[in-house]
Amino acid sequence: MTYLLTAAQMTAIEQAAIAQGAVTGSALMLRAGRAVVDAVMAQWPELAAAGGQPPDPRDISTRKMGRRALVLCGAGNNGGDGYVVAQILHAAGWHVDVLAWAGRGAGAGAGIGAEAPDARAQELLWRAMGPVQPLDVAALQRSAGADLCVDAVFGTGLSRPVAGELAAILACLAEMALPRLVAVDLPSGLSADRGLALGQVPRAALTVTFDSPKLGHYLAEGPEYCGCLVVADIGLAPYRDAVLRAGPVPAVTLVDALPPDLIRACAKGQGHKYTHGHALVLAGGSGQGGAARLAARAALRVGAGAVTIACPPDAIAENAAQLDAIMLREVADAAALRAVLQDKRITALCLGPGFGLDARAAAMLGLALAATRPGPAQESGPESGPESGPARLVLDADALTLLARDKALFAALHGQCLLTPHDGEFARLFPDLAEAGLSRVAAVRAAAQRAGCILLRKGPDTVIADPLGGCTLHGAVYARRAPWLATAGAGDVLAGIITGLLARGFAPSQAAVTAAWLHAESALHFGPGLIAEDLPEQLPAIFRKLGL
Ligand SMILES: NC(=O)C1=CN([C@@H]2O[C@H](COP(=O)(O)OP(=O)(O)OC[C@H]3O[C@@H](n4cnc5c(N)ncnc54)[C@H](O)[C@@H]3O)[C@@H](O)[C@H]2O)[C@@H](O)CC1
Ligand SMILES: [K+]
Repeated sequence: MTYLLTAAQMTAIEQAAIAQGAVTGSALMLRAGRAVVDAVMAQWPELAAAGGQPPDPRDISTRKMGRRALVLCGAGNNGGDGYVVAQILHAAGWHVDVLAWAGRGAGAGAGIGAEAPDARAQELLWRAMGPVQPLDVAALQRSAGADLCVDAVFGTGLSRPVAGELAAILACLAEMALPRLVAVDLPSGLSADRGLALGQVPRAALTVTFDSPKLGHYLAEGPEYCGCLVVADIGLAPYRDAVLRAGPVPAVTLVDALPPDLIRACAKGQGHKYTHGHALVLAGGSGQGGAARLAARAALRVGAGAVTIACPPDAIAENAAQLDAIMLREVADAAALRAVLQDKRITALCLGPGFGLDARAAAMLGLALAATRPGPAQESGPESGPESGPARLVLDADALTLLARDKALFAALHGQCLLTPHDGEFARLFPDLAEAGLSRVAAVRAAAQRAGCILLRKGPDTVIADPLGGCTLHGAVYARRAPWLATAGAGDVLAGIITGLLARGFAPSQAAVTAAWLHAESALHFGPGLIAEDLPEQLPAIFRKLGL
């Protein structure tokens, strides 16, 4: 399992290892610096051929002989990692220029840049090999042309927006657009917890982080600035789980691969069609049926035993002309829906795609919420499977707008529901949380708690949270970058996949995680030119690839 850590969690893990006498901060810094150099050489093997004897960095005549590195060090431990990198490259025969931000000691004349003790120790070791020049815009501009630039100005310790001369330095570095810029831990200026640029952030070609990725590598703008992301093991794994278990909220996990238990759950056992659940997708009026049909097709492809579209009388002809395996039923209003839901074989509902926003739609949403509310004896909670409880309810698109408009409808949400807002819908539903300056993770957690059900906030950084704080992130970024997913109807397909999995008996959190992964996987499998109709059609091949 991959965790996405906050800066505080990372520090706590490091402190736990140090407190147990397993390692020193200095040793961790050496491992971190070594990991950066190893990742650089793996990324750009041509640089590994530099070799040769360590040159005298004070001797300008040696500069043209080998590879040149420019190392930019901040005053904290991120800078300390930079000094370690400088030493290793120097020992490997590189000419290394070190520019250091002097922190509080700036202008003091002593020329000592680092404030953190371990970083300062590494700075002094470097000083036995070469000089440290003050980091300023002019020095940075003079140093253009190095084979490699190491950004070790800020890592997880960045605590506020970058201002003043440092902001100018980072802006200058960003403008230089160096082709081989490696960020130590994080591109400087990127917030570790939120993935937001706290100033102008230099875009790295490679970011090397330690132990586990941080939230900022996956959230918001983070991936844009990190380039390739390498996560280096620095020996902290044995301390990680205990620290995270002791935390006030569960750590966020990354869904980069579908976990084995969910792959197994995707397999179909023996049985007749209703053994695998019956999904009911509620559609809107004539001419509005496309979104519901996309959702229904996805629910069927993901393995629901039966899928029915329920639509008003005026949309029957349109839907009938377009459906074969998917069944069709006329449902004029809330009373008709009540009658349909007497059928206990219906195990999941999808309500929202193309549904409409009129009084009929609101009444049907109210009915669906009431009809799926578990009685006290059936209260199963969002983590459990369906057993014989009431149907699960996926609320998407228009249903979310209706919920945002009507407090009574929102108050009727319960643990059988699953909400799938995109950013705009999220802001309509939870305006205070969207504007509170919270991280995406904190906002979705708070929203799930308020709604009392699982909430999946869609995007390249899809965050799924349950009311108890459990949280997973699916990033359609890095190797799973899927820009073609930004296409009309893709969200309807996601709602349909979730509905199909719920109909099959997946617990809501499992359905959300599995669907987010299958959805992106479908886009990756199809590739360029993808439109929403293509997404469900990729599922058979993906299931085969998973060994089902
Ligand atoms: N936590 C760990 O387990 C490890 C951490 N290591 C390194 O240590 C780093 C964290 O070190 P630190 O906590 O010292 O933090 P940083 O080195 O990231 O930054 C801290 C320094 O930046 C200053 N600062 C913060 N925000 C600023 C702003 N907006 N403008 C100007 N100055 C600002 C602080 O006053 C402090 O001097 C990691 O990113 C990583 O590179 C590694 O050495 C290995 C292990
Ligand atoms: K950095």
